[in-house]
Amino acid sequence: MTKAQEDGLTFALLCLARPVFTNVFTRYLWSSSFILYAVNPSYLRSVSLNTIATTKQFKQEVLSGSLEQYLLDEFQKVESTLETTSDEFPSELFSTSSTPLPNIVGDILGDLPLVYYAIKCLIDPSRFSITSLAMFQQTTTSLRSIFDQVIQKRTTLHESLHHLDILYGYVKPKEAKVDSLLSYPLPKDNKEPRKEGMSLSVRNLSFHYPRSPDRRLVLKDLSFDIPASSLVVIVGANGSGKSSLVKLLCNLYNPTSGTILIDGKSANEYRKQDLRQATAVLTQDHLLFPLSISENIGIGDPSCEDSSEKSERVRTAAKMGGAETVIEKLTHGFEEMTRRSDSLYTSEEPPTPGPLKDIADKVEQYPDFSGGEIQRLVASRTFMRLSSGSIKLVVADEPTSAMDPEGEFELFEALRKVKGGTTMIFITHRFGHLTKYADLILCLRDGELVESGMHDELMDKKGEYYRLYDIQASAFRADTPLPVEYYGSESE
Ligand SMILES: Nc1ncnc2c1ncn2[C@@H]1O[C@H](COP(=O)(O)OP(=O)(O)OP(=O)(O)O)[C@@H](O)[C@H]1O
Repeated sequence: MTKAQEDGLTFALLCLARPVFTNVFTRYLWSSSFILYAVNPSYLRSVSLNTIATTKQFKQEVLSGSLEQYLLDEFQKVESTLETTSDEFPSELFSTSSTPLPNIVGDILGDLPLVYYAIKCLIDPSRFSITSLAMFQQTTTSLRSIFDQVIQKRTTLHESLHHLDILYGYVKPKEAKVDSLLSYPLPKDNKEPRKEGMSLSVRNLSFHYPRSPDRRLVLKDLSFDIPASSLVVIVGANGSGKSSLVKLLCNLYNPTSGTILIDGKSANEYRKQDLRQATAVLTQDHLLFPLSISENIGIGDPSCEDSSEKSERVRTAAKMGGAETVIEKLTHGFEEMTRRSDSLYTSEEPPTPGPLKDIADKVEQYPDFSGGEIQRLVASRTFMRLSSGSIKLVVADEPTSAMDPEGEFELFEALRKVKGGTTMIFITHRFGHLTKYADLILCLRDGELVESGMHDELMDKKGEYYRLYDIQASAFRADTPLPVEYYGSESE
């Protein structure tokens, strides 16, 4: 074997030393049956907060609840408690050795070819040119690896910045002229905070959804006044435009034409954030957050920091929302998690029946709520929000759609009880027990306001409202024949 061939073999072996060593001393999960899950409460909380802040399905909830700052503060708090705890992907954590020794040895082995040729160069300087070539190649590889690391870190940084952008996007003021906008509520002349609710005046309001391909107007030339502190019920058949109208009143969309005046000034003149903070929105679509029941309700008033005051208010809010019995059934009561964040990984997806599945089921154990139960818990969050004292407008868009009639009746009664000076707007198809108390009923048909007034006036008119009311009332009248299936067939 020539000298050059010997050198080549040694070089190849030295280059192999590091990958072989690393491979032997690194633990991989390939072909193992495994289940990985996080138990650290701070880590689980940080994942939950991150999910709420960055997932589209929670966006409306976060915005309408003005939760941006709360989420950021809580995230920072929990991150500081995590300190040095790694939040790496579990399989990477597993492959990381508990001692730094393999890493150190690996690094030394990686430099072996360099050391070898440096020594050879010293012993036999006449072969300097070949060795220097090898050294050069080695140095190039090292340099390349350094560049790779820099680029990889840059990509990770970009990714992190992107996530931060989503997170902070909630708080970025969209309007550059934010300073010139009015704060809401406006102070009264005598500088005392206003006690009454929001007043709304709608003038020639028309609207089509921004992405509607045919620009079909779903609201057509509506004009009406909602005096401060009044109770308003919007009625109408499916698709008549009720939800679209309240979305505009809550500033979730801008009108296509016409204006909305809030306390006498155009809605555009106020800071959107202030208007949102003064409004409590309750819809059938509102969701539970992946947090404890207590926090799901308490988040209704993120400004409440005193823990004993908060827990008292959360209990009262749960009672008012009709969620007490739902919570009593839970093993951990108010501290029960509504669901775990996505922090469970198994080697089989989904795990087949056996020990793996048994553990997964145990870890993933969280309560199954019915639609009506979720609505009661979400309603409790609104009562918490109402108890903050800063709410001027409550909008309830069919928040009881999944509730039984008793639950619905109790919820509306509770809302009326705490109403005080707040302006309240309700949408419900089962409006019978509510419209009798309404100061104003707005009756929509195909996007047009066909009638408005109080219950007795509209009943006397015998128009659209009367028709809708009568359909519901007739179901309970003794003279209305019950459907055949109720009696059974005559031959029976
Ligand atoms: N995001 C949207 N984009 C485009 N069109 C929409 C959107 N949301 C609703 N619409 C349309 O606007 C019209 C009015 O819908 P809206 O939900 O306001 O009626 P509604 O009276 O609240 O109905 P329901 O009683 O069924 O809840 C409907 O024709 C509906 O198809």
